[in-house]
Formats: sequence, C-alpha cells, structure tokens
Amino acid sequence: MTLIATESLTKTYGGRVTALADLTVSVEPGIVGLVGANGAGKSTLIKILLGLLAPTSGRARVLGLDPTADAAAVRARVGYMPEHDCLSPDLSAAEFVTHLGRMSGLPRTAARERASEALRHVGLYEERYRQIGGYSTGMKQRVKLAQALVHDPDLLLLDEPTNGLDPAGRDAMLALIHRIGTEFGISVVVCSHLLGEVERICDSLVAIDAGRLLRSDHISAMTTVTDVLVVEVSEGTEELAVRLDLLGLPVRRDGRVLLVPLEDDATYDRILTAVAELDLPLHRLDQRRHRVAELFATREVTHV
Ligand SMILES: Nc1ncnc2c1ncn2[C@@H]1O[C@H](COP(=O)(O)OP(=O)(O)OP(=O)(O)O)[C@@H](O)[C@H]1O
Repeated sequence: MTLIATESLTKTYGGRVTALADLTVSVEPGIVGLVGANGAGKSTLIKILLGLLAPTSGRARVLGLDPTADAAAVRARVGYMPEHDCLSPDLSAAEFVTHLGRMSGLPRTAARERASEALRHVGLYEERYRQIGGYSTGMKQRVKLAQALVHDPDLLLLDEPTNGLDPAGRDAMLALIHRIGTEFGISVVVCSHLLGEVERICDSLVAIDAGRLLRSDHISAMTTVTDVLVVEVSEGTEELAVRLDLLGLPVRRDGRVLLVPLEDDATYDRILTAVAELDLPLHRLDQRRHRVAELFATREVTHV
C-alpha cells in the first residue's frame, strides 16, 4: 500500500507565497526522511497531509484517505509531532499525554494506560508524574513524541524532532525514532533540514526545494559504494593508523574511523593482518558509501 501520494499538489499563501508547487510524489511504508532547507515547504506539506490546511490545487492521499475530505479519519490513524512547543508546563507528562489521548477519542482508562505505555516507549516512564515545565529540552521533545503515539497510529509525522537538541540528544532521539519505525511497525515521516541526520535512520528520502520535488528514492538507490575502505576499531585507532602508514597504506583519519584507499583485495588482508598483530578489537571494515548529502552538494539542503 502507498503510504502517502500527492498529485500536482500546490499551496500558495495569500496568493503570493508559493509553499508547494506542483508536487507529485509517492511514498512507500517505512521510515521516510522529508528533507529541505528552511522554508522549502515541509511543514506545509505535513499540515496538508493532516487535513489542517487545504491545498490550493492538486490532491493528497494518506493511507489511502483524502485528508481534505476525511481529516478525522486521517487523524485517527496518524500521529503528529509539531515543530514548535505545544506543551503545558504546569501539567505532568502523564496528564498531558492522557489528555491528548482523550481528545483523540480514547475512553478515560484506556487513555491513561496508553499514555503510560507511550511514555515508557520514549523513556519517560519514571518521570511521568513530574511537571513538564521542569523537563530538559530532550525530555520535552520526547513528551511531544509520546503524545503522537498515544492513540496507536499507523503513521507518525514528525516535524523537526531533533530541534534544539545537543548532539547526544539528537543521536538519542534518532535512535528512538528508528526503534519506533522498526520495532513497532509504524511508518514514520521525519521532516528535517539536516540531511545527514535523517539519512542515518531512513529507508527512503523525499527531498524538496522551494516547494518542488528534488528527488524521491530509496536511500540505497541514492548512495553508491566508493573505493575507500572504512576501518573502525573500538580502541587503538592511533596505533593502527601508525602501523598502516608503516605498511605503506595511505591512511586518513576521519573522526573515529580510518579511511584507506582500496587498491585490490590484498588491501583487506593487509589491514586485517595489522589489526590482528596489534590485537585490536575490529568493529568495522567495509567499503565506504557516498553520503546522500554529496548528491545534493550544490543544493541548499546540504546544511550538514
Ligand atoms: N501561514 C503562512 N502565511 C504565509 N506564508 C507562509 C505561511 N506558512 C508558511 N509560509 C511560507 O511558505 C514557505 C514554506 O514554509 P514551510 O513552513 O512549509 O517550510 P519548511 O520547509 O517547513 O520550513 P521550516 O523548517 O523553516 O518550517 C515559506 O516561504 C514560508 O515563509
């Protein structure tokens, strides 16, 4: 089944600003990255998909439903995490998420139970009775994610879920989204202006620029292997770099990994021998793939 499909979708604000221009795209279930620079039209698309905004022209379908004609049916099956703060600081996370569960039509007891469950999934179970006002930004983002999950949706629409988080917080949020998408069998659309971030967790990517479709494809189709080997050891990276250099391999360091040009199959053997001789724990040895961001090197979406 097609998760989301749009046909010549166009949205203009006040007849002057064109947020979406003739956008035709079809997305299969899975974890989908919706990427584009600030102002590219991501939030507008999400709001149309939720039935919160009507398109100026064209059509959209979500889980086979028309969000303009059947917004209630769409919202019953779709969870939405807005970009901006929508939390009530005086409420506890449990109260807030239960309240949103009630608003989505769950009976009182079911809403309470589902809220606890959703807060457990996002790692806030222990803290669920504390007031949201005292939470860190990362915890607040997770409450927003929990409220999107409370009515057990088939699809999550997440608008810039890592906004305001530090690098560790971003990693944790991305890992959580990946877990929800893979373990719970829920499809997820992750909006972001950070291409490098979403490419790590997504199965497919839709890139838009000034309201137009740049590209839509599986991540694997967007990346190709390079003739560079990535070597990662859990410890002793520097030691290994020195050894490979002594062996005449032109090694380059890139963060935690070493990059070695792949000349022939013997390159693998020489690296493996060096790792074994130094008795280092090998974590990874494979051919590097192009990062998706490199495909858009001249575009604005490369903000990473
Ligand atoms: N209510 C509105 N009235 C007028 N213009 C708007 C409105 N909402 C959005 N726009 C404009 O439409 C364009 C697309 O905005 P949108 O918020 O959809 O983009 P975005 O990709 O989500 O960007 P961001 O990440 O900054 O929210 C932008 O030029 C924006 O200024």
